[in-house]
Amino acid sequence: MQVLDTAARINQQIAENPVILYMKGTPEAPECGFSRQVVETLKQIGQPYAFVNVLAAPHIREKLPQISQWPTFPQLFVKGELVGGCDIVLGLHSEGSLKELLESANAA
Ligand SMILES: N[C@@H](CCC(=O)N[C@@H](CS)C(=O)NCC(=O)O)C(=O)O
Repeated sequence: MQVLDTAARINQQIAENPVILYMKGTPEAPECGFSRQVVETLKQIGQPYAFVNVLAAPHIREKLPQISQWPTFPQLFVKGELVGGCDIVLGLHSEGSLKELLESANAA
């Protein structure tokens, strides 16, 4: 029952981490330009976050889009909710609301 196990694992990761990024590669070595841009944005903000490298977790890469209803990576979750991918994260940063969102998630 790999599918159920994977879904449960994802739900646990999202529930346990106030800020979690599903990405390709790692924050130190992103393996996709979209993931790289989100990592660089999060680095500018300086708030802690968890991450999952979906290239190293193929079951999560396959299952998460069905759970989140979001087809691509990166995917940023804050307080259990999908914020979005690269375009949305960069948009929130340029309008100035991402910092406060992450600060309040980590403070809660
Ligand atoms: N416009 C998207 C770009 C992300 C994107 O197109 N990601 C692709 C290439 S990295 C992807 O995840 N494809 C599905 C997959 O590789 O599993 C965003 O804002 O995040």
